[in-house]
Order: sequence, then structure tokens, then C-alpha cells
Amino acid sequence: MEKIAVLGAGSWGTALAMVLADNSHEVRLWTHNQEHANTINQTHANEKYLPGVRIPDEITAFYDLEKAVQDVSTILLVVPTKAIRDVCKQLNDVLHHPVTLAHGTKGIEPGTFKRVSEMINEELSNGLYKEVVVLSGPSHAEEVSQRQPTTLTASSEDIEEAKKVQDLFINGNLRVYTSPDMVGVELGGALKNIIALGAGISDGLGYGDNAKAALITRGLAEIARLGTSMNANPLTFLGLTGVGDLIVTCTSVHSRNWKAGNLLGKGNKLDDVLEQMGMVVEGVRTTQAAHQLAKMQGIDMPITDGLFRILFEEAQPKDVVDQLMTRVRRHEMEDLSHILSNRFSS
Ligand SMILES: NC(=O)C1=CN([C@@H]2O[C@H](COP(=O)(O)OP(=O)(O)OC[C@H]3O[C@@H](n4cnc5c(N)ncnc54)[C@H](OP(=O)(O)O)[C@@H]3O)[C@@H](O)[C@H]2O)C=CC1
Ligand SMILES: O=C(CO)COP(=O)(O)O
Repeated sequence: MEKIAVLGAGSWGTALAMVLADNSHEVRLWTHNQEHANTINQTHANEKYLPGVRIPDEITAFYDLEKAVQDVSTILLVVPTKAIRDVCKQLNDVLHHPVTLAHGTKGIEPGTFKRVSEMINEELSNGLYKEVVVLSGPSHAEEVSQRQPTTLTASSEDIEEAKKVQDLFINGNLRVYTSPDMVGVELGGALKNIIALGAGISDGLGYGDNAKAALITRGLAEIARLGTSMNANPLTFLGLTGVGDLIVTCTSVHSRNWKAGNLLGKGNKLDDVLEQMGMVVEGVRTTQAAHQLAKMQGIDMPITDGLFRILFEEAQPKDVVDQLMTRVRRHEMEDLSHILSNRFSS
């Protein structure tokens, strides 16, 4: 049994804390909101983020970060991307021993284009951890907290660290794989949220399964284009953290990104949608980041570009779909076969 701190008591942090408790670990679930910590401890529930779920007694909520991380062997960061740097800075002041450092956050930072592990490496003092591990895959908190069969991938530049995280989380309901392709795993998890917003918009506009299948498939093509330009292994995008996560997020009623897109497709304004959601919709900031990055790298990402115009330039969703449908004619596989032949001939 290990002592583990999960930082971030939203839906995903709470669900992952429950997996660790099921695996007999002592779990400290940290939130930056004192009232939220008190409520979780008193009610054994997290009604705001994971309604209707009983939180096991082995999980204690903490507001004091220093106490939460005292003596722990592992820290799992599960705050939204925009909070990663701030939480790491706070950790520098209160963490005084080395830990295994993992995260379950899916995003890219606008402006810097950094992945979450890169932000952690920039902020967290050397010597507090070996290599960051990312835990990602097709996994909605709502189903994980009900112990429904789920798969995840633990990835790190140090595969031994990834195996440690695999050991902590794996059980009969949650099968955890490992991968050395940190770049591909993090990019797949972040970029699929853009396409899920698009799938929600398509459904909100009243389009059918044909349109959604097209978005998923052509979305995967542009994720792979950007990802491989950043040295990800193209095969990673065919795995759990690529197409697997893309499918679940574009098709599940649990997805926050799909729900937000659906409301946009029905004609709601972005600010109203985000207020109504009350949970993080990572795809919005990631669209901004990927759009900037694709322009800089000269990568063609027409769906991401359309999403950017809907989210930030008040383009009408229906007009964007019309523009996507009338783009210049192309060969379906021209750039994908280029990516694969480059990879396997080198
Ligand atoms: N939900 C899911 O099924 C999955 C989510 N993820 C990823 O996990 C990450 C977290 O998502 P999720 O749990 O859904 O998010 P939620 O919106 O459910 O919860 C976010 C949590 O982070 C807290 N938080 C926000 N800002 C800060 C901050 N500056 N410092 C400390 N805590 C902060 C919030 O606290 P408060 O509201 O009190 O401010 C809240 O407890 C995202 O990157 C998401 O993409 C990955 C896989 C599955
Ligand atoms: O990453 C997720 C599922 O794997 C969660 O996606 P949402 O944030 O859209 O709910």
C-alpha cells in the first residue's frame, strides 16, 4: 500500500482517486477550495463534479497542499491545463522529497505550445522527480467511477516510471498499457478535444452519423499530421490515446467537449456555453494553441481552423461546414502515406 496525492478534485481526479483506493492505496485528494474539501470529507461525495457517486472512506480530501503531499510516494496532477504551472510552483514550496510524478491532464498551452509534461518540467524543481508520466486514454470519469471496463496508457521517457504508474492503477476494471511515445500520447489526448467540439457542433446542427464519422477520420488525419511534425510516432495515433480517445470523446454523452460543441451547434454563444458547462472544456484553449502552432509549422489543419473561426471569430458553424465540404479536391491518403513512408524509410 502506498500513500498517493491526487491534486485536483474535479471529475477526473476524483475518479482516478477512486481507482487508487480500490487498489488499497491511501489516497489524499487535494482541492484548492476549502469548502469543497470539507464537503467531500463530510458527505463522501463530490456532487458538483461527479454526481451520484459514493467516494470510498480510504480517500481523504485535503485543502492544505503541504499536508497532502507529506510522505507520499506518488503525486498525480489532474488540474486543468491552465492551472498546471501554478500548482507546480506551489509544489516547489511544500514538497521536500522525491516522488513519482504523473499527470492526467489533456491540453496544449496557447502561446508556448507546450505539452503538459513540458510545463511541469519547466516549473517543478529538479530532484523532486525522475521523469513525468502521462496517464491517458479513452476514459470518462463517469464510467471509471462506476468501475466499468476501461483502458489507459501510461507513458514516460523513463519506461520504468511508466511501469510504476501502470502498477498503481491496473486492476480488473482498468487495464493499463505502457508506451515510450510521450509526445504522441500527450498530443493525441489534447488534440482530440478539438475534433470532439466539432463532432458536438455537427450533432447540434442536426447532421448525422456520416458527418461525424468523416470528422473523426479526417480529424485523425490532421492530428497525425501535426503530431508527426513534432516527432510523435504515427502509430501512437492509431492506439488508445489516439483514435481510441478520439472515438470516445466524439461519441459519448459524457464528454464535456462534445456537450459544449453541441450547445454551440444549437446556436448558443461560447461564453454562455462555458458558463453553463461548469466544468473544464479543454478543447477551447487547445484549439487556440493548435491553430497557432499549425500556422507556424505550415501544417494543414482545416477542421481545427474551422473550429478556431467558430470559437474566436464568430463564424457560423453551418458556413464552416459548407467551406469544409467545398475545399479543393484532394487524394485521401497523400499526406498520410508521406508521413508513414518518411517514418519507416528512416
Ligand atoms: N473528466 C474526465 O472524464 C476526464 C478529464 N481529463 C482531463 O483531466 C483534466 C481535469 O479535468 P476534469 O477533472 O474533468 O475537470 P473538472 O472541471 O471536473 O475539475 C477541475 C478541477 O480543477 C480545479 N482547479 C481549477 N483551477 C485550479 C487551480 N488554479 N488550482 C487548483 N485547482 C484548480 C477545480 O476546482 P474549482 O472548481 O473548485 O476551482 C476542479 O476541482 C483536464 O485536462 C481533462 O481534459 C482526462 C480524462 C478524462
Ligand atoms: O478525455 C476525456 C475522455 O477520455 C474526457 O473528455 P471530455 O473532457 O470531453 O469529457
